[in-house]
Amino acid sequence: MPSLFSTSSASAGTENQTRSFSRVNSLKRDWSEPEPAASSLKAAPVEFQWTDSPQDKPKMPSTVTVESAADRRRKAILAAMSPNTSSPSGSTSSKSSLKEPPVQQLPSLPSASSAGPSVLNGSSMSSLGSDLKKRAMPWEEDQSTTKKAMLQRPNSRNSARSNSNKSTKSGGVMDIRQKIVLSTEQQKVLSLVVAEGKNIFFTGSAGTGKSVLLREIIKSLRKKYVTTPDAVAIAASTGIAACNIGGVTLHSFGGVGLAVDKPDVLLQKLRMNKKAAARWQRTKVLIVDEISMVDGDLFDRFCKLGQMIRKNQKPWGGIQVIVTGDFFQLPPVTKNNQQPKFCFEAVTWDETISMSVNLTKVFRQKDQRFVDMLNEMRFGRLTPESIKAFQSLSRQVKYDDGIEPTELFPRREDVDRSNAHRLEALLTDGYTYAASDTGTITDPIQRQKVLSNFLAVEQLSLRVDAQVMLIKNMDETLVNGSMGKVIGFCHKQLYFTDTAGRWLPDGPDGDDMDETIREKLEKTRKLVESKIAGAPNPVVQFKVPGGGMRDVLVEMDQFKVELPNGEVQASRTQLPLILAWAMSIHKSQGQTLDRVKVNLGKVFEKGQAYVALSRATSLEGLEVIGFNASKVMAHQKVAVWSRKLRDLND
Ligand SMILES: Nc1ncnc2c1ncn2[C@@H]1O[C@H](COP(=O)(O)OP(=O)(O)OP(=O)(O)O)[C@@H](O)[C@H]1O
Repeated sequence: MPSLFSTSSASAGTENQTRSFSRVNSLKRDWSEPEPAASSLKAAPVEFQWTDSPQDKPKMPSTVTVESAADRRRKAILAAMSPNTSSPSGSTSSKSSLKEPPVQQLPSLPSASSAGPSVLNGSSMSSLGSDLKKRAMPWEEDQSTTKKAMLQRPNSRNSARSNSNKSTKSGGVMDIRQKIVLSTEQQKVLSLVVAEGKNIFFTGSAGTGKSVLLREIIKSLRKKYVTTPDAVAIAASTGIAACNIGGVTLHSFGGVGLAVDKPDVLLQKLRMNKKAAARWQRTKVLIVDEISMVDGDLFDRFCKLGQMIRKNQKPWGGIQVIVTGDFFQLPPVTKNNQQPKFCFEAVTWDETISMSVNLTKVFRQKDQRFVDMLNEMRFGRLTPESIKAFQSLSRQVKYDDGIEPTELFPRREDVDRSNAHRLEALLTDGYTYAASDTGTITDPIQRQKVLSNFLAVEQLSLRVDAQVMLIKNMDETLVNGSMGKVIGFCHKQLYFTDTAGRWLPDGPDGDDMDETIREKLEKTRKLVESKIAGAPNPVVQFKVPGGGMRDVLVEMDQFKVELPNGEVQASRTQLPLILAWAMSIHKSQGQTLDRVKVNLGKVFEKGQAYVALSRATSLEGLEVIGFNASKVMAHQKVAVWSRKLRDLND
């Protein structure tokens, strides 16, 4: 399901917040320019280090409401160069390590809400935000936000640069409203869960909006239990899935380690773990995502454990249980090739789940033929026509906007190798951004394990032209899964855009700008560049729905694993980007991708081929190498069991 991460104003950090960036070089490059000669760009890596406070959190580059054209821009530029601008406390030099964050109060706009000309207020990444604001959890985000862009500037020199944003209106105001309205069946499930308090399992093939619905459910339950927030526990089968919904793994929720013992032994363990025992007592609703990967025996053990610790004979001790996932996707991990035991095979499944709902409307793919082919594949029964159709997808698809299909691999090593290889081949300028990690888990091995589940990586190397994917929802058009290319690096204070939201790498310098402003602007630029040269942010040109592109200055964000009581077990502050020439099938579960390439020759697990191919939104955007019907495997017992499922129209 789509990855969704939580963001908060402060982390329960226990660790030093040192962040380092190694700078390879810094330049911007227009996509249309020829690649710079390698020789001119090979600077020795330079290390920059500074500390920042844990509550630091930059706002994502916000687009703003337009005030008026020239006046507005003039006002903002002047504000950007206002005397309250102070220079950094110390310059970041090569290999320097700063004890205090370099205070950088460069250009600020008239007000935060009118951050228009993108000479944005406050600190750079070097002082990552005393202005750290609590950003809404994914399910708290307003689904109908309208973003309006930017500084009015009709004669932008960059206006010719791939200015294809179809959502830009003539007045220079970009209305990118895109509303998701729950379908009738999604609404019914929401009501059954929230209003009627039913224990529900909702499923559906890939792309039927299970994640979208889950987000709404979480949002509504949080409202319902607003006075007791820890009444709603959010968990998932795997660390990656848990990170995707801002929850914890089911094991972590349980608080009894691997939970392989009998329930009475687990009860003793739980009583020793006071925090976990209290959690079980306080939980009123438990959400479990990606249920297909939860082992059936674990489901039974936790059901009994709930009864015992809560002294209540109802399943799970009376906790309302909501589970979702698709059993045709990835199964529970087993040892020595043993047959997995699915949750629907658990003894307590039927008594726990009062209603199973099968969502039927597929949103991800519009083409019914493709939907049918995927459904055949889901059940592992392809018709000769579908086999032919899949085989015909072995052609190479060319795109003219420079964004290539993401190649999905079953193994992580292949992903890392492929991305590293592509990055090295670029020979353009770039930076490496190191994450800063905190959290309450002190055991380094355990902690590393949890952190490795974040999509956000420990070290992110980017170069101009690198293909990246956004791994957080920012707004309606910039969502987890949005693909883009790095088009340059820029300090937040020097980030200017035109009316259409296009980045102006050289700043606003239209014909109507007077000399004094131009000179002041140049001075500001030099000051910023000389003082905080180590920390420019990447500027990414993202592809947005409808075929347009959107430039965004990407800033650090926080990813965390949080227990229902708000305890942050692990958190990572990193740019919400990953290299996206390649991705693992495991991590792709939940993603919606317009351009996908899959080599099925390497697929080894039942459900893997289905997960991989069903990420694609269309047959046109799907490239399949080595298609072999025998690779399209489904667990027979899932197929048999699923026949019992009813949709809400039955
Ligand atoms: N009610 C809706 N209206 C419009 N679009 C929707 C709706 N529900 C889901 N979508 C869109 O459909 C796509 C797939 O949704 P989602 O990821 O929630 O499906 P899923 O069932 O969780 O898929 P998977 O099982 O493959 O992870 C997303 O792009 C999502 O925005």
